[in-house]
Amino acid sequence: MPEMAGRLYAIVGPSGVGKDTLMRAAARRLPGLRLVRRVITRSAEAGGEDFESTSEADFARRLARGDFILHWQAHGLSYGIPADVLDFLEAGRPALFNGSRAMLAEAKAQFPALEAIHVTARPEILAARLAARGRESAEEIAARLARAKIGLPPGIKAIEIDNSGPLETAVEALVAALQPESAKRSMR
Ligand SMILES: Nc1ncnc2c1ncn2[C@@H]1O[C@H](COP(=O)(O)OP(=O)(O)OP(=O)(O)O)[C@@H](O)[C@H]1O
Ligand SMILES: O=P(O)(O)OC[C@H]1O[C@H](OP(=O)(O)O)[C@H](O)[C@@H]1O
Repeated sequence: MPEMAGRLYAIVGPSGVGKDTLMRAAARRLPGLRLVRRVITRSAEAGGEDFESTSEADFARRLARGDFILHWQAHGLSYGIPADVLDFLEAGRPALFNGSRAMLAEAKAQFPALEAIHVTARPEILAARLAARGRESAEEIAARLARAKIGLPPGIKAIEIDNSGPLETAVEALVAALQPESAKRSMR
C-alpha cells in the first residue's frame, strides 16, 4: 500500500465535476484511505454518494452537541462532517471528504494541515454530467451551474485537478495528490 499519513483532505469543486466518483476510485486504489460519510439534510432516496440523511431539526441538535468537526450550507442543504473522523486521523489513517469551496478558509483555520484538492471541468461538461446524473431537477441544475463559477476563496491554496477528460487521468492525479511527497510537489 502506498505511504500515507493521518492527514485530512478536502476534495472541492463545482457540482457534477466528479468529486464522489473520484473519491470512490481513489479508495479502491488506496485501501488505507477513509472516505468520510457526510451527514446531509437531503432525502435518503436521492442516491449518489453514501451519506447519512437527517432532518434540519436533528442536524441542528447534533451541531449544538458538537457532533460535527466541520459543517456548512449549500444548495439549501446542511452538511456535517462527523467528529469520529478524528479517530482515524489520530490512528494515522488519512481521511478524505467531499467539501465546499465556500467553507475552505474556515476549514483550514480549524485544521491547518488540511490539504485541499480542487477539481475543475469545462462548463459544458459540468452541464452534461449533471443532466445525465439526473439527481436534481432542471431548476436545481441551473442553480448548481450558476454556483459552479465561484472558484476558490482568495488566498486558499489547493492541488488542482482537471477532470474534463477521461476519468482515469484525474484518478491518477488524485491518487498522487493523496500521497504526501507528491502532494507537496504539486502544490501551487
Ligand atoms: N471524467 C469523467 N468522465 C465522464 N463522466 C464523469 C467523469 N467524472 C465524473 N463523471 C460523471 O459525472 C457525474 C457527476 O459526478 P459526481 O456525482 O461524482 O460529481 P460530484 O462532483 O460529486 O457532484 P456533487 O457535488 O453534485 O455531488 C456522474 O454521473 C459521474 O459518473
Ligand atoms: O459550491 P461549493 O461551496 O464548493 O460546494 C457546496 C456543496 O456542493 C456539493 O454538494 P452535493 O455533494 O452536490 O450535495 C459539495 O459537496 C458541497 O457540499
